[in-house]
Order: sequence, then structure tokens, then C-alpha cells
Amino acid sequence: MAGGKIKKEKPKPSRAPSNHYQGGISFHKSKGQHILKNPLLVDTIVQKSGIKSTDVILEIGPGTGNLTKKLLEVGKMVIAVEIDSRMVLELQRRFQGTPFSNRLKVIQGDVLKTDLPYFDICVANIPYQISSPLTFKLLNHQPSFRCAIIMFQREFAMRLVAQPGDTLYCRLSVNTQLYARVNHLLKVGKNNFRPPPKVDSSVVRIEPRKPLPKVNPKEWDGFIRICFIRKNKTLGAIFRMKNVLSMLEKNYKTLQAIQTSQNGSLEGTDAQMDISGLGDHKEDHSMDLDNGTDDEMEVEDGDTDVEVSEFKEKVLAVLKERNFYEKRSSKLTQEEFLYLLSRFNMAGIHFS
Ligand SMILES: C[S@@+](CC[C@H](N)C(=O)[O-])C[C@H]1O[C@@H](n2cnc3c(N)ncnc32)[C@H](O)[C@@H]1O
Repeated sequence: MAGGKIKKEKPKPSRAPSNHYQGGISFHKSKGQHILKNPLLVDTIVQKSGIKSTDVILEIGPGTGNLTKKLLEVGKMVIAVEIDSRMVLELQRRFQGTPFSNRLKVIQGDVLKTDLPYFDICVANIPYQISSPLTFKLLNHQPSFRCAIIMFQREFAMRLVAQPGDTLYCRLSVNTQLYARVNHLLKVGKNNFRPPPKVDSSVVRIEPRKPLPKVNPKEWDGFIRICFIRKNKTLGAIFRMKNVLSMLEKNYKTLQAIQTSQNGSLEGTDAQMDISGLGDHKEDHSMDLDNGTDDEMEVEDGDTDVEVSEFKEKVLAVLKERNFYEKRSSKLTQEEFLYLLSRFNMAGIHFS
């Protein structure tokens, strides 16, 4: 071999231990099947969850059971909802005959269509495509649970926790934070999963507010949708838009007609109502974040001004209080949104 190059063997990249059970199953991307393969990460998630030995834990999408096993070690009981019958079989095989088997209940089905039982805490590495409806299904769950520790796509997680003024502050942030305190717990890289997803992930803690705010979810949703039509425009500009004003005027007249005929009122619309509809944030999955306009709805806004009408004056009078007219949704706090909605409602202006 004189003169020949000696080929040095490249050191193999150090990997996180991956001795977790994979069950020899092929994973379906369409079901968001990215299995946690790093046991150290699973331990960290469980430790950060603050599970008590008396807790009934809800796990969504247990897969082959890598997280499930750790949850069974610390909690009283695990209720796991899994859509894929192959995974359900794998779980049964894995825990059969172990001391865990009578503390694990597996429900086969789509979590979005399943009536969830009582639980104290939810810990889950979920399929990312159901992030938004699942979050609002959980927040709508009664009796309320202590907290949920959930792995989300990083960008979705950052939207959940975004504060007024942050680029990612959007309808999803405002809606979630109305019903829960949300904290970012942990950044998780792609290589902790098998197969690795295309995007990075984050673990978030969601703690439902107790009591829930007294707000009509439909009114709130209608109002917030309008405020975020163009989140960087002033509220004055948004509420002068022809489509917005004519929609509000239609609501106003309908409600006036109902009240006159029934001598009724709009009471009885508190937080007991279903909030799961707030999970419609399709636009929030977008990875296309050009200059903060990602959260905007499709509306015509060329023809902004309608002729000065009594109704328009009514709307603008509310906005001129505390100078909301000049403010933008991208910087408005939860309290300001709640205040403004209550002022609109008091003026007879409704959003649903
Ligand atoms: C990201 S994997 C997590 C697997 C496992 N928890 C882990 O961390 O290794 C998501 C799991 O959710 C399941 N899943 C997908 N859609 C679901 C749905 N709508 N309802 C319940 N489970 C679902 C998948 O089959 C898969 O097992």
C-alpha cells in the first residue's frame, strides 16, 4: 500500500440512546406517526409534567408506548386514545402480563371524535395536523383538568405563547390565552423522532383558567376574527371596511327585530357554551411567515369607506373610546380585547 492514502474511518456521530421499543411497525406520516426515540427526552417531558402518583393521565396517540411506559411508572392510571389499530395491538402486546396492564386503558379511535373521560392531566406527543382542534377540544372539556403538556410543531407552539407585539401573535394566541395560561417548556429537535419530521417541535404547558372567563364564545370568535382580518391595520381602518360594517349592521338590525318582537334579551350566553369551534385556525399551520400577514382573512378591502351612516357613527364612537381607533390587534392585550367587546355589546353591536 506504499504511497496509497490511508482511509481514516470517520467517527460515527454520537446519537441519543435509541433502545426504545419500536415494535417493527412501519410508521404512517398521514397519521403523524413520529415516534419518540430518545428516552432521555421522554424522561424530561415526564419530569416537567409534574405528575402526581394519584393522577389519571390522558395520553393522545400513544403509538408504540414509549411515553406511555414512563407515564405508567409515575401516575395512577393512563387512558390512551389511539387511532391506529396496529398501535393498539402493539400496546396491548407490550404491556400484557406486566404490572402496568391493569392501570392502562386504551381507547381505539379518533381523539377528535371521542368523548373524553375524566382525567387530571394530559401528556401527549400528538400528530401535528390535529393541533388546533385538539387544543380547543381539551379546553372545552368538563370537568376541567389541571394541565396539559403537549408536543407541538415549534411554530404552532410559538403562536400559542405569543404576546402582544410578537410577530407570531395571532388569533390562535388570543383565543388560547383567553381560556388558558400557556408556557413554553422545551425545544425539541427533529432527530429525537423516528422518522424525523420536517419541522422542529416544542413542548408546551397549557393550564385552563379557573374560573373560565364569562364571555360568549361565539361573540368572542366573531369579534376576534374581525380584529385579525388585518392584524397590522388600525382597528379604525378595519371597522370602516364596507364588508365589516354591513355584516355588523345586519346583526344589529336582526337582534333589534328579535328583541322588539320577543322583548327578549341576549343574556344566558356565558362561558358554559361550546368553545371547541375556536379550534378553526387553519391559517395558523402556515409556515409562510412573510411580514406578519400570515393570520389574515381573505376580504376585499379596496372599498373601505361607506357613506356616513348612523350605524357607522355608533361603531366608530365605541372605537374612539380609549383611542382604540388608532390601535392595532397585533399589539392589543387580552384585557383590551375583552373591554372593547363588552363596549361594543353594550352599544348593541354584536358579532354572532
Ligand atoms: C407523534 S406520534 C406519537 C407516538 C408516541 N406517543 C411517541 O411519542 O412515541 C402520534 C400518534 O398519534 C396517533 N394518532 C394520529 N391521529 C390520531 C387521532 N386523530 N386520534 C388519536 N390518535 C391519533 C398516531 O397513530 C400515532 O401513534
